[in-house]
Amino acid sequence: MSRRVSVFPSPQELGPALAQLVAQRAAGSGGRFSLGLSGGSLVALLARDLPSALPGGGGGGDEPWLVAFCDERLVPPEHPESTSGAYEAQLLPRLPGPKPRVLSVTPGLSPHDAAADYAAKLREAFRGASVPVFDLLILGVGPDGHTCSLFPDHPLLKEEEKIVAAITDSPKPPPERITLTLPVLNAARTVVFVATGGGKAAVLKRILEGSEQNPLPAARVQPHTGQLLWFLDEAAAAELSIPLEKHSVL
Ligand SMILES: O=C1O[C@H](COP(=O)(O)O)[C@@H](O)[C@H](O)[C@H]1O
Repeated sequence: MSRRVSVFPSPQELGPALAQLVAQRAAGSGGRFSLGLSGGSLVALLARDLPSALPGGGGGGDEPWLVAFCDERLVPPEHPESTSGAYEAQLLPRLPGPKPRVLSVTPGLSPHDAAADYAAKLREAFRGASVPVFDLLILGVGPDGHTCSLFPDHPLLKEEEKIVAAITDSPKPPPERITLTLPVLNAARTVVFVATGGGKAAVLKRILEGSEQNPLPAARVQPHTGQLLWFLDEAAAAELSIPLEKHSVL
């Protein structure tokens, strides 16, 4: 696994660079591009910069993208906390080219049924693979070190069989969610973490420079053969002393 940590002055420069990464990976996928999206602050960043970074005819080739969600909060799609709802409202209809195939979590199911149902959708979309291999997963990280809906010290960090798991006691509201598991995150071709703001500086030092016995969830994402990228702004990177790739403009 190779890891690169890129630092941009602010989200204004980071956003276009992230959009360019998505466009490059889509163009290089050589077929159907599979993209996993996280929620939270990422939605607005991608909504602002991705549509204009893609060629008018589409992201790359004629095949529609496959878009899935790295985690989902179990609220109705119209609820402000819904990740798929936010992407449907802010980004997905604005992507140029063929309409993507979007795998959304079926509303109204119990957490365990929603996770099983979403796993079945992924298995059907990635037929033939024991674990879905995404071309690109875009992950966020919380100030506690969580990523997707995998939280510190939670038993889900040990999940090895399921590709999607339910959580009913998320310490960050809403409590009921589903999440991709570490085997899926670590099977991806490229994983990019995006973190901005000084509120994440301390946890990023632990994730990127620590060697803790019980690593934080985000530190456990180490793609087996894929590439691991970190896109940070200067505020988030303020406490780091590892080698960084500094970018001033694109
Ligand atoms: O709850 C969640 O939090 C993380 C981090 O969100 P951010 O707003 O701090 O960027 C997010 O990546 C995840 O998808 C979401 O469900």
